[in-house]
Amino acid sequence: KTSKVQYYNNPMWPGEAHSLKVEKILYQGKSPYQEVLIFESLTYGKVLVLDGIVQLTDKDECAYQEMITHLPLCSIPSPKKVLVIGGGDGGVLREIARHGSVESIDICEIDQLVIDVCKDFFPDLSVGFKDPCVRLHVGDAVEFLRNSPEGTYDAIIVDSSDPIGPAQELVEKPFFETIARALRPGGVLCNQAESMWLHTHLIQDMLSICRETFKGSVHYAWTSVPTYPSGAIGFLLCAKEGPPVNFLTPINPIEKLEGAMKAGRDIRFYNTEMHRAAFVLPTFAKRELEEY
Ligand SMILES: NCCCN[C@H]1CC[C@H](N)CC1
Repeated sequence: KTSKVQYYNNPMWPGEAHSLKVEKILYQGKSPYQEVLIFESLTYGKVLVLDGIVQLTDKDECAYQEMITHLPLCSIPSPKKVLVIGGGDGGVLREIARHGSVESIDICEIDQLVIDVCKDFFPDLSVGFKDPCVRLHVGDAVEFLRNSPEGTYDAIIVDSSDPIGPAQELVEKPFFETIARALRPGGVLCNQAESMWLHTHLIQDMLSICRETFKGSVHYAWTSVPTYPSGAIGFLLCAKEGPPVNFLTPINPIEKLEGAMKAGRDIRFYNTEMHRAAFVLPTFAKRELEEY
């Protein structure tokens, strides 16, 4: 009898469960930070689970990795220096490589085990680590950012898990302040910002912090990821105030990806219309996230 994977009684999703049929367990282990599970599912391909929470599946990872990367990188004309916080599976790195203007990518991932297992089981994602621009730092992001010179990055992507484990401090004010300091004027932050169906209070807290910290603009965007709780996930796009010269706000994308396919797998989810649509919110979310 094949078992099921589900999150249940998790404080983030009380009374909610989502199950995937496990065809074959491919890896089970524990790092100093979290439990790591990889299994073959019936219809979503391989699945990565950390502490009982689905992080990505072969089938729908494109939605999350492409949107969290291209929403910021298609908002500024020519990003050169990019920082990824988290993202140890390599998927975001794979997407950044589509932007020919990028010259260097720092990635700060706290858990070496996630990097190692994704290299073994998710070659379509960990291909991102092969990019010669990538410099890997294994450690705590707050520490890394504290040591980053001011105004270093054109874009920072916080590809974090949920704030109930190693990623807890990645939703607190001091962290956002170190991000703002590390961005160059006019630089842009995109971070994982939970579901508007489930966590509007957490999102409101993050919006308040970001509106104080980033004087440029702060926008909430969202997309569909079937295997995430509620089937939707959000992103916070924050622009640091800076020179108005050819700086666009995150909601006015620069069309530069269609056609500009780098070596490697084609884009499966992102396009300019999806970019614009991501910032269109249902009425309840406008009330709770824009007009509160
Ligand atoms: N690169 C994939 C990272 C996954 N990001 C999170 C996974 C868990 C979800 N509840 C929230 C996004």
